Amino acid sequence: MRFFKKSLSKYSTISTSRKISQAVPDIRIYEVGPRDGLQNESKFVPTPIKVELIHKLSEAGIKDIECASFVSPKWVKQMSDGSEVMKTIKRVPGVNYPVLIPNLKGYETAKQCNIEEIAIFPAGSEGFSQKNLNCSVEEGLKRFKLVADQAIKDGMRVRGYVSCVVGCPYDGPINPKGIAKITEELFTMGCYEVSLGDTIGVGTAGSVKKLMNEVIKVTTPDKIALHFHDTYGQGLSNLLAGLEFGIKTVDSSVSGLGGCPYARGASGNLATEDLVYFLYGLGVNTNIDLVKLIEAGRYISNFLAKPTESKVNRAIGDRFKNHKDIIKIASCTL
Ligand SMILES: CC(C)(COP(=O)([O-])OP(=O)([O-])OC[C@H]1O[C@@H](n2cnc3c(N)ncnc32)[C@H](O)[C@@H]1OP(=O)([O-])[O-])[C@@H](O)C(=O)NCCC(=O)NCCSC(=O)C[C@@](C)(O)CC(=O)[O-]
Repeated sequence: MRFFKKSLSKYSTISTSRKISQAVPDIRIYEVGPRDGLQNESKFVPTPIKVELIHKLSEAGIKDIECASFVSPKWVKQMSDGSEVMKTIKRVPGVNYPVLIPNLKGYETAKQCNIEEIAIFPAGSEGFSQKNLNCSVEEGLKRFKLVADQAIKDGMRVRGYVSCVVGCPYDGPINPKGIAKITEELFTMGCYEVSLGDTIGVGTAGSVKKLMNEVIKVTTPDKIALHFHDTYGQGLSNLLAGLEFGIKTVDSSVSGLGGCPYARGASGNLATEDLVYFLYGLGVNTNIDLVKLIEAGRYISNFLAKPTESKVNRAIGDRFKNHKDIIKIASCTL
């Protein structure tokens, strides 16, 4: 209880559901469902479904939606319609629609699609770099520097990812010092933020603390985002460990979709519905409408004909039609 009160005062300036409608969110949620969420799906999701999912996410109030990747279609066929997706979506002012870019070829294609932000994604381990990018970590960093240089010259924002920050399906446990070094290199390239990805979801609050202790030697916590896959059910406790360091941005995927075709054991991301409920419970503002978010999760899960991975989505069911009523449960005021 003491910890909970400390958390509230530390992460948020608000503490009641009445105040939650205020404008500025305390934690920025970076939604990866349309990209990380769908890239591992074996059944091809048609472009109009991807576009509708993106629209539903922005209607729910999400301001950062990673929409597509411009990787080789030979490697990830699911993402082969990135150009169509980006050319079709109706952009809402104030919403950021970044895309994932592996090399200059992908960048040149993306550039034709009215892109303002890209994400580059070196691996934190040699084994995963070879499997995911077909090159060493060092070679990957050189390629991504070329992409970042060009994008910055073109006036774009560049976000960096480091994947397998805790464990790698090929190399095992990962030394946090190496992750801090790659993070530093990404900032040197001009990234405005670096997202640390626990790609296979093996992290725990303990390993996240060790990682953060190294990473904050090279940057400040407000420039770090955390990206948890929830394979072992540790996503929210890992996040709490990150919030203790002053993290302000969290990646998540609606309905808990997600995974990487080149990381054995990578399951879905932390579900956005669970994250939003958790944050409202802490009194942290997100400005996201949970009813609409749950609807977006159902929309894509129904299309994929699979149950949602979000526990909040399952628990809420059809019982509540009003966002404020769900917030009351999260805040224990029902
Ligand atoms: C990097 C490469 C391309 C190297 O792959 P490669 O096979 O070494 O590349 P290449 O240059 O030899 O090209 C092979 C073929 O692909 C084409 N090609 C090459 N590039 C592109 C492109 N951009 N767009 C379209 N086509 C492309 C190229 O033109 C050629 O076509 P061909 O001449 O044989 O007809 C490949 O390994 C690749 O695409 N990898 C990406 C795999 C991927 O998307 N994985 C999932 C990302 S998720 C992740 O990494 C983790 C993250 C970020 O989510 C964080 C977390 O969860 O923790």
